[in-house]
Amino acid sequence: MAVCTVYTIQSLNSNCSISKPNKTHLGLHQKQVVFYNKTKRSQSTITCSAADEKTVVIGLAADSGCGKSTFMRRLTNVFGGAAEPPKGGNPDSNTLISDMTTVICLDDYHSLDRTGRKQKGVTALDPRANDFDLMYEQVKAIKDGIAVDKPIYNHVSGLLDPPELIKPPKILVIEGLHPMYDQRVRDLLDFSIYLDISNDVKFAWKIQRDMAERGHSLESIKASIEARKPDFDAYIDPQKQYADAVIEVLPTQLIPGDNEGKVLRVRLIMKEGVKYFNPVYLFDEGSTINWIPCGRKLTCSYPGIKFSYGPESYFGHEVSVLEMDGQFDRLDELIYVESHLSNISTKFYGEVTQQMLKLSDFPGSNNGTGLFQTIVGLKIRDLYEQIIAAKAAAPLQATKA
Ligand SMILES: Nc1ncnc2c1ncn2[C@@H]1O[C@H](COP(=O)(O)OP(=O)(O)OP(=O)(O)O)[C@@H](O)[C@H]1O
Ligand SMILES: O=C(CO)[C@H](O)[C@H](O)COP(=O)(O)O
Repeated sequence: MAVCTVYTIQSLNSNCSISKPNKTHLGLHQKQVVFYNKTKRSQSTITCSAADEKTVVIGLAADSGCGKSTFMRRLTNVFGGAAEPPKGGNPDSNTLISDMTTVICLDDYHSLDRTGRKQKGVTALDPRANDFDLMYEQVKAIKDGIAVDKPIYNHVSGLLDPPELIKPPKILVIEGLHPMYDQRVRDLLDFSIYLDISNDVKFAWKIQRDMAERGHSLESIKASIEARKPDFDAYIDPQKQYADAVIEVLPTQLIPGDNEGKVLRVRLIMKEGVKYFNPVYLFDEGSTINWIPCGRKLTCSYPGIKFSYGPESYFGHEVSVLEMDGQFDRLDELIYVESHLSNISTKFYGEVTQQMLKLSDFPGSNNGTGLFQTIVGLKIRDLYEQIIAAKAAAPLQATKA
């Protein structure tokens, strides 16, 4: 029986009902959750049918400007249907809803607005500027099939806006600075990803976006990165040790001394032993492989492409690492690489290549960032389908027993 504080559990979806605690009337398909309301000092019980309990929760952590939105767009695309902000809601909402997924941005759990942070002298990365109790309770409620009124942090005004209603989706993605910081929230995640962008590359991307698209000066971009660095090192970066998959983005090793951030070396670090997740491999599972695919079947201009694969240790965990250094000249030829990868959770031959071609205008489509984000998207679809299948089978097993 789960006991928690309810802040703003506003409405229940259609298959839920509030009743007095009564364990004896629970059917096989039902679960009873008791909520203890701190302010009203009252207790109520919410009974939900099994159909409401299937929200799978995915965590995506990264610093600002490190490609979370791009990754989210690739992920939601794997499931099909457009992802849009809640209809008729706050135009500055950070939430994206599609048929299968709801993506919420954890910036919405900032407890201090822009002025508040300035007054207290803390950055948004500092845990003191964020409400982890509320984050935990609301993510838990959604996972339990209960809609919540989630606050909105308005990036345009820098203020906390009135909340928006979030109904339990099939897949909830919580993306932002701290999805794995608080152990209670971390424990709710069915799968977690960390985008680990090295400083040189982060700088190059920031310049591209904030200088070219937002008119910021080089000095101000440098100053903003430097100002965030101590808190980034203290609170954001350590989360990668908890991630089930890390996409690490580094300058290429194919051009000596390069730190332009145009050609990238990208590593997909996959934890072994994660339920419903079988790491991808190249040629032969568990072996150490170096592969230069350039030649008759893959066109490569300077500096070429190099793949590697093998077992490693990461923060004391056994992991498999797939690496790609370089970039594709012709995306249609990616099928050649795809055909040498296994455990990629495709539903048909060439699905990775098809996805990459479909989203070829997204940043990173010609390199390992796009390729590995697409593969992780397919792995999440597979994980979701396995979890649903296991849950559907569970009552049957119980009946047989
Ligand atoms: N794989 C990539 N290759 C090259 N550039 C990229 C890649 N991913 C992101 N970028 C660059 O970084 C910028 C930020 O990407 P994106 O908006 O996806 O990040 P974000 O983490 O959601 O940012 P924020 O938290 O600030 O909203 C993009 O505009 C693009 O310039
Ligand atoms: O690190 C961030 C996550 O996106 C932002 O800087 C943080 O949310 C504060 O936002 P703003 O700069 O718009 O006040």
